[in-house]
Amino acid sequence: MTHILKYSTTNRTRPSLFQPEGDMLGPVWCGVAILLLDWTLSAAFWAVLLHLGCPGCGGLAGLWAFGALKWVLLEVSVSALGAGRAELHRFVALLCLLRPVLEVGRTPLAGPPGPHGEPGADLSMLLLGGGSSVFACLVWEKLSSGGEKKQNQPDTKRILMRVLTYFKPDTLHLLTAFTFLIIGVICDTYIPLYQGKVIDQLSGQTLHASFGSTLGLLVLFSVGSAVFSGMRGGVFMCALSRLNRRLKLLLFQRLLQQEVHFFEENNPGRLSSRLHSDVDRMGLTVALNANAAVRSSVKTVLMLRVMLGLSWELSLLTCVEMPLLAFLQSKYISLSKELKEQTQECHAQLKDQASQTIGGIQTVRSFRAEEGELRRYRLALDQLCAIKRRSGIYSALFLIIRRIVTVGIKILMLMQARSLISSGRLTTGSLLSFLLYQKPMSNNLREILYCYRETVSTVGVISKVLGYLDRRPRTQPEGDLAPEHLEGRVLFQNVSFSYPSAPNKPALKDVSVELQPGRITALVGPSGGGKSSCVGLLKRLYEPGNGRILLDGEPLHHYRHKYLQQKIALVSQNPTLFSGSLRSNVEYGLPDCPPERAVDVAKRVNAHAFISEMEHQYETDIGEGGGRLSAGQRQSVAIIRALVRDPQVIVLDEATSRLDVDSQHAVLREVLARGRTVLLVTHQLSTAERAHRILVMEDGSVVETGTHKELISKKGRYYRLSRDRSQAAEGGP
Ligand SMILES: Nc1ncnc2c1ncn2[C@@H]1O[C@H](COP(=O)(O)OP(=O)(O)OP(=O)(O)O)[C@@H](O)[C@H]1O
Repeated sequence: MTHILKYSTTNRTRPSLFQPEGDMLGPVWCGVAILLLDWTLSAAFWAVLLHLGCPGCGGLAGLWAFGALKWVLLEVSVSALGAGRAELHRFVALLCLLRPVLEVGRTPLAGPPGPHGEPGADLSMLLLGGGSSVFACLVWEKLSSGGEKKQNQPDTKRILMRVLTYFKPDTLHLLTAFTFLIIGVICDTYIPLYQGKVIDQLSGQTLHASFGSTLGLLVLFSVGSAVFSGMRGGVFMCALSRLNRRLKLLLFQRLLQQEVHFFEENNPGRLSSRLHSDVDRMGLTVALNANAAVRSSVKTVLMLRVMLGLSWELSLLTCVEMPLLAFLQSKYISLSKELKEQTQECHAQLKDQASQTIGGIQTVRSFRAEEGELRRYRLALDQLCAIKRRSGIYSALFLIIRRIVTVGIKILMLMQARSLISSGRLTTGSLLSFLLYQKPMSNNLREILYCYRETVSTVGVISKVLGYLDRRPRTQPEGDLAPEHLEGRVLFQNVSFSYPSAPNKPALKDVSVELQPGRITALVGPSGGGKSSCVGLLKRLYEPGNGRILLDGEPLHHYRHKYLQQKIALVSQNPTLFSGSLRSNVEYGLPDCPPERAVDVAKRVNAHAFISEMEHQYETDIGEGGGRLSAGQRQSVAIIRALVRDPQVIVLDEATSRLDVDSQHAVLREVLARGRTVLLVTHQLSTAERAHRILVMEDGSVVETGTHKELISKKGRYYRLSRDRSQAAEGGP
């Protein structure tokens, strides 16, 4: 434990490369001192060679020997300065070994050095070696400190690997795409090289004999690059669209399985956005970034190989430019990342607001709230514009600085190229090839960095989508009871319940109620008394906290889910209807319903008359949400829809409130037929009067039970309710 604490403390207080530490010299000043010492040693080495009259430094062996000697001397100096820091040791190693390692890599590619190629006193190499070492060191230290931070972040690697598993069915597509990608990249890499060769041959710097074959190869690589890149794109897109289809289907299926509370907690607009934009983004980011990262990495390695062969000095300058640009890019990306998240949030807000306003247009209009809604929408749009403006400014600044760096390095390169051409170590064609490689090379590195950042920034979105995919509905698993005969006796046994969003506020307290077949039981009482909560539990939209609900003596969760849906029907005051024909709404979810059944039920509940008067009768399009029907007609359609399923228990939650009296009678007659159990939830005591038994609910408990007559004569809560209602109807106090 103690050593763990010690370790973490050491890690936390680990100073940066630029931070002075205690009484030691600051590491930056140590670095500068080491650099100066390195140059002094190199100058001394060349001076000795000059003094001894040696033509070179002894080839690779001499270079390695000098590097090793310098390493020892610099290490001794670092210790003498009292700066025994790991970063400085890495810097010293890089400074001493960079040149010999580069020479080892360069010699097999470019052949043994000519009279001018002997590694020796080269001022540009000295400056470049020092510069590259400093840059490499800074990049490395930056990356490694970034790596430490990432350990605390959500498991990015695991999440990305999980997304890749969804690609499994498309393995063949992906293998094909990656094969095309690699062939395309190889062809792409050799185009600039052969362009340079053609130019050299045209300008007479190399032999004309092979001009035909060089041109042929150039054409072959160009065509190959176009063909394979195109095919790679096509196959990737195909795999991506298959992945999107699979993921969306899976997510939609999971969402449909969730319990009602989940939809109360999660805004429908956000869920729809997860289903569409987030799944699209998830697939696109992972697939396209994997594609781009592989393409750029392969390209970088191949290009670096060719560029080193053309000129290692120019390659080194390119290597200085790239980390600098990468650093700028990474700064720009981290600045714009926050803005991007804010933009997404704004877009989601705008979408939500528009859909809520349009969806609730009747409420908006009835409260004359159009102006207010417009103002809210304008404010959200203004916020979005401000974010976009800031993002534009960052982008402009980044482009300007990047251009200045690129131009500066280009000038340095041209100066170096001039000296190489004049010394005969580089041809004009090779220079052209090199320049043609240089831009894509930095683009590649930028792309790799961008892909990495983009993928990491999408991890949040991906983990949310995966969270929904993994979410198990919080309901009891369904049972397997599905008896052919169901009596329909319902028993609430000491049921207590609180909504998940308000766990400390009981909606039902120890409710015990029996609903008998062939009888109507009415639930009445003031608003918030707990009537709808009883209905929700009976329909298994929620699970009781305590107690049980039995159907024919068996707990509800012992029955099959589909069986219960069919046997217990609920019709509410404002039923949900879908756009489409009246028949499709009535037969919703019943693919094998005989057409005459709807007509039959409609006749019995007094609805056939109004349906027959419609232009297309049962095939009439009732519009979005049944908008082309009156409120009473919508209730009739919902009652027919419930009855065609022939349920044994039927719950009418203010379901006949908009029907005329004759229709209400017809509905009650019909629902009671075949000995059905009927639960009537109503505020209209005139409707409750017809029930065989009335339960008065208040504050989550049943406070009175009896028939209308019994309750009136009791002069209790029901009596007061009934008196208040009649006084209100008469306009009394
Ligand atoms: N989705 C919900 N989340 C949290 N609490 C709820 C929810 N629905 C209802 N409640 C609370 O539960 C209690 C009982 O509400 P319930 O809807 O069952 O009453 P009700 O008798 O049906 O009322 P009404 O006659 O107005 O429909 C109330 O205090 C209510 O605020």
